[in-house]
Amino acid sequence: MEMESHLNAVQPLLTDLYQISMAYAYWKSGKNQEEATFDLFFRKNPFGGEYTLFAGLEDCLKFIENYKFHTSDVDYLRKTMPAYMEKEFFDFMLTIDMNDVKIYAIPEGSVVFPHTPLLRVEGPILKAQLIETTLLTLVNYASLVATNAVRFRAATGQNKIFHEFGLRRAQGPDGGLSASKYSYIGGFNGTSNVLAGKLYGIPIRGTHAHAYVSSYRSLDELKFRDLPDRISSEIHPFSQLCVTYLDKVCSTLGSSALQTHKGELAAFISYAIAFPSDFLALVDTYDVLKSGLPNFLAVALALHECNYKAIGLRLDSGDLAYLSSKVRLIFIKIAQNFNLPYIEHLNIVASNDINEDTLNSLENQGHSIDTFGIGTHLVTCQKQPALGCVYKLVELDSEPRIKLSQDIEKVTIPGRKNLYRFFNGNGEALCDFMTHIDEPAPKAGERILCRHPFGETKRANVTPTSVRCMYTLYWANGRIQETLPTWEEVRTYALGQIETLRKDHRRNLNPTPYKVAVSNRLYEYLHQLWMRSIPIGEIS
Ligand SMILES: Nc1ncnc2c1ncn2[C@@H]1O[C@H](COP(=O)(O)OP(=O)(O)OP(=O)(O)O)[C@@H](O)[C@H]1O
Ligand SMILES: O=P(O)(O)OC[C@H]1O[C@H](OP(=O)(O)OP(=O)(O)O)[C@H](O)[C@@H]1O
Ligand SMILES: O=C(O)c1cccnc1
Ligand SMILES: [Mg+2]
Repeated sequence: MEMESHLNAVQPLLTDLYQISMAYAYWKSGKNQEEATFDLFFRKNPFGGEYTLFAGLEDCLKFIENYKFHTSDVDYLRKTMPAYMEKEFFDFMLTIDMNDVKIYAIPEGSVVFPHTPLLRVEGPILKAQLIETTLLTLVNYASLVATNAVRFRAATGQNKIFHEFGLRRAQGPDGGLSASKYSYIGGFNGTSNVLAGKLYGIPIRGTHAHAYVSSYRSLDELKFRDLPDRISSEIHPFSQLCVTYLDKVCSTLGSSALQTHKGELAAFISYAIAFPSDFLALVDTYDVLKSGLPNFLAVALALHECNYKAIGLRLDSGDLAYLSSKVRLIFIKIAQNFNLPYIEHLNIVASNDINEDTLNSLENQGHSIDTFGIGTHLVTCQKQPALGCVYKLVELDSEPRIKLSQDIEKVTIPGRKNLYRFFNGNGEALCDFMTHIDEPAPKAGERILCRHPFGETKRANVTPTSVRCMYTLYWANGRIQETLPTWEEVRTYALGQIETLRKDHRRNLNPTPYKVAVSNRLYEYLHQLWMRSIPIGEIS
């Protein structure tokens, strides 16, 4: 993907001190060249769901490609780490690159599930260890916010528009940029974040704030009142037209033009003169139904007379189901009375602390919102603020490594593994299937025993119509091995990926868990190693 990186902070020192401490200890103990395999995976899907959208891969690859300690980095470490550390280690640090590391990964934008490695990193242990934290920070938030975006969109169906408005509430500037970037692949249509638009080619979208409305107190403050016709360029007395239409709108609606705020009308008029082809007004500064809506309609009808079409309005408070439905009914009425059918379909944008539950509730209640502007809950992932990806050693010098835990879910699946996805004839994903690296690939049309990695009694035979190998070798021999897709391609791929999931895995309430299985051989391998690794206790 050709894009300037915002990730200037992503550099080798953006890591936890313990990675560098371990690098020194591996080096000092002559272990640094041992060939390690690490798996990067999570154990639980976020937001109480049963799927996750994998994101952050391109950033990981760019980080690996540019991996280099600079002199100032190493000088800093020399000064701050214990003085008795051998000087040669710091000289060695300046030579570290990732040329003898390999990274296999699932393509960015794929739906992924617990326990399956998203990245498999192979290489000298010192190097493969050094990159743990940075890879995790690049994948965790990206995947979390992309998944959040998918879920927000899933609440309403595909025909609604979603704009990300979260920069002001994000976890700092980088959090804001990442939120804009990754909510786009999760299915958002645009962002208000202008730098994200420039860096990633995401459509930039937006309306205006309450301040613009309250910056006018009356029509007298208007400095410009005319608008040239879009077609003929004839000058129209635009503000007068708006005032005339306001009376007509109010008499159609049976309300009084006196009740509308004239500062608000002046703001709408000046905004329409500035953006005659893109007029979208925020209508809740004073009173949506009594003031904002009639003022908006007056300006929209005056624009029509100048051969422009208004775009719509934004609601940012109150009962969004009620207000949007009421606004739509009034649009219908005005469309009929003025014989302008498009007025019925003007865009209704809604914002104000919207979260996934609000969206689900709005869908149940019925509403007439076309576009959602979503900030705080999307970017802060308020429902679950972190994804728990981990990075675990699974093999060293061809010997499997296992991390045991009292908590069965925390036991790692040892060894180098392959991952396949099985599909039925409708293209729906049936289950994910992990094998030991030495096993032959499962074949479509074969009956395959799928075992739960930890539950002995849980197993099933599956005959997939098609089988997809989930890993691609993305990094080897010091370069990115694949032509990376454009951001637009990642987005399209991600949207298609969600569609491969059965609806019951996607539903909001009590979704069915998607099965992640291991081969019989991997099951035996895991459990033998597990048994061997647990000391036998003594009862006395
Ligand atoms: N029909 C609805 N069903 C469920 N939730 C809604 C509905 N309409 C709005 N909401 C949500 O209810 C909350 C209402 O916000 P709040 O109580 O702060 O009032 P407000 O209308 O925003 O007032 P203010 O003018 O102070 O911003 C928001 O989080 C909004 O997304
Ligand atoms: O509500 P969010 O999902 O975060 O969406 C972004 C919010 O940011 C803007 O105003 P801001 O919240 O700054 O001021 P307001 O509360 O007065 O609307 C906008 O009007 C939205 O309300
Ligand atoms: O363009 C908007 O309407 C917008 C942008 C950021 C935050 N709230 C609203
Ligand atoms: Mg707000």
